[in-house]
Amino acid sequence: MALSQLWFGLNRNVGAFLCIKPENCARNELAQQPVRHWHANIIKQDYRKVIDPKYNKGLGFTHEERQKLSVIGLLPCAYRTEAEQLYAANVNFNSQESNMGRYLYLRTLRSRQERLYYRFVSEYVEKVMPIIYTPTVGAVCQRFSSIYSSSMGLYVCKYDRGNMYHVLNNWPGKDIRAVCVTDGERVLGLGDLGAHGMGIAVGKLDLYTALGKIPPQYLMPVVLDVGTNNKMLLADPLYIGVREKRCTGKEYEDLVQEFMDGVVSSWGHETLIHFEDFATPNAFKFISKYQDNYCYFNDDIQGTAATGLAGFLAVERITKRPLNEHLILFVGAGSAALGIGKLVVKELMSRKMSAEEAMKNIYLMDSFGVVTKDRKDFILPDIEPFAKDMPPLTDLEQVVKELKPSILLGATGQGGIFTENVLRLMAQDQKQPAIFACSNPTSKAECTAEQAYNFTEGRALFASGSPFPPVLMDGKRLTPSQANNAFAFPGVALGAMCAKPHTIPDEVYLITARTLADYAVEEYPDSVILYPPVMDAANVAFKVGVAVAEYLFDTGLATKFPIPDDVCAFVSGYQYNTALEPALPVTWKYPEQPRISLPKDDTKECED
Ligand SMILES: O=C([O-])CC(=O)C(=O)O
Ligand SMILES: [Mg+2]
Repeated sequence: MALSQLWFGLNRNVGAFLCIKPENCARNELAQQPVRHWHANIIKQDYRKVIDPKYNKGLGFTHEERQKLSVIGLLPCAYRTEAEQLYAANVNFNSQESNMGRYLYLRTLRSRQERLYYRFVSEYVEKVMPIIYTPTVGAVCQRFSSIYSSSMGLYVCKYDRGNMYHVLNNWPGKDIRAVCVTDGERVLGLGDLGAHGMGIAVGKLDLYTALGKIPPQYLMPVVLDVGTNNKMLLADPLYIGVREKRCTGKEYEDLVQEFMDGVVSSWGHETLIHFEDFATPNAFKFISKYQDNYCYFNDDIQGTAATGLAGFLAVERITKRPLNEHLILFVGAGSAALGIGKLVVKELMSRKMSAEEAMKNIYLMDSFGVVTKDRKDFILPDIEPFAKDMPPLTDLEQVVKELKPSILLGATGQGGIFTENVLRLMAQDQKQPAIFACSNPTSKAECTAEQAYNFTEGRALFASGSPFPPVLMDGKRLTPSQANNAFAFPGVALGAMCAKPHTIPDEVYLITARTLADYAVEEYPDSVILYPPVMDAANVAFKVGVAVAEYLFDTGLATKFPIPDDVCAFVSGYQYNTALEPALPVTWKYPEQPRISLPKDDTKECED
């Protein structure tokens, strides 16, 4: 093996610092081939620990550790403290010229020093989250084939049918407790990206660890590669996925079923299976098929629902007007809008309202106009209960003029659809119009923060799926909130992974929404923010995790026994510690055993 291959894993920025003293080589033949012998020795012994990103500390190895690991010389003599390593990572991150460059730098860091990577992400969450997650991850997914360099996750393709168990178990992690799977059919608001969906599965699980502090070795990102209908990808000579149109119908559903069963038989029924960015009809179909039979979670419907409802609870608090008295207009009738709409109904029903009363003020609008009772065909059965008895209205401005919504939520994937006129109309009728521009990434947002504030005289309560910077207006700094399911899924996953339920009921998402809304009230009592700032997202995840775990233990849904006395301490004990640990940690010691003096042996000769 070439020497370069060896130190490459240690720290790709360094060269070799090898000095073999002849006296270290006991025998002549070793002296003739010192380098080869030394390597073989290292690989057999501790070297694997050093090149494994889980253990690698780069320049953070102390001299003593380097001696134990036999890597003296493979690193320059400098030792860096944790703070210095973080500083170095920050310098490298900042020196990249583009967000894509920053993303690629961080991937390299992760593949080299996992703990340092998560430490860096946690420490600089505000600037790093938009890179490893929305919005930059959207650009990453679009270009995934051309930037592909290593697997990052597991690719299960339609030709793996019949061999699912085998393929799943090729994943190097043996104790998998959560899987984030996508078929890439609707990645963010970017449409069908086929196997490029791996980028979003990886991004979501990165936040499991960065925000939920869930140990990364329990996590597995998966793409179910069933082909793509994206003509550009099909024609791209570098496309990494199955170069065929998507398979559908029975063939598709049987593959998904085999995947579900493969996960359960590999890692148990309590393995959390997180579905991400499936097309809306499939997403709803799989919820009804799997929610009551698997530890199943759909982020775009259920995670987004919890986030959306939390925002509405904040609007209720800030405007001092009960939620059922708000008129809510959802523009877009896909996973996000329907998920939130249905959870709002659940929340209102928990306040002793009938389903009909709860739905009275919730309107859905899609590309055909407001959903009304005279529609012949509902693309999804979940839409029908929201249909209203009213004449058809197709133009958004007209709809806002007529209905006078106090909460306007866009989940359309159509950037800029909340025009100046729409926003001005909202401000005309409402003192504090609530505007949610939920589509991702930034280019798909229904309006920008600047537009929302400018066209409402700064009165809008604004939140968006992708982050926007604060806006200065008349000397006032207006800070938009981020309405992203990143405030929900890391906590839901943490709670579920701790309590190990076999199913996750809808109540969990109500609890998540209330916990998230309460967090903002507790921490920012006098503020008009709809969501806490992103720098609090890890604290939110912990609170949500504890609340979810408590609910699962209290209702007997948890399979984790014994039930912990202190759920908060239990959840905290489950979490990942990003502090750099010793390479060869001494976790316990044996006490010195009492010594018994040896019996005297005077015999000098053998007796016959
Ligand atoms: O990934 C995000 O930022 C939020 C989300 O689930 C989506 O837009 O599909
Ligand atoms: Mg999504």
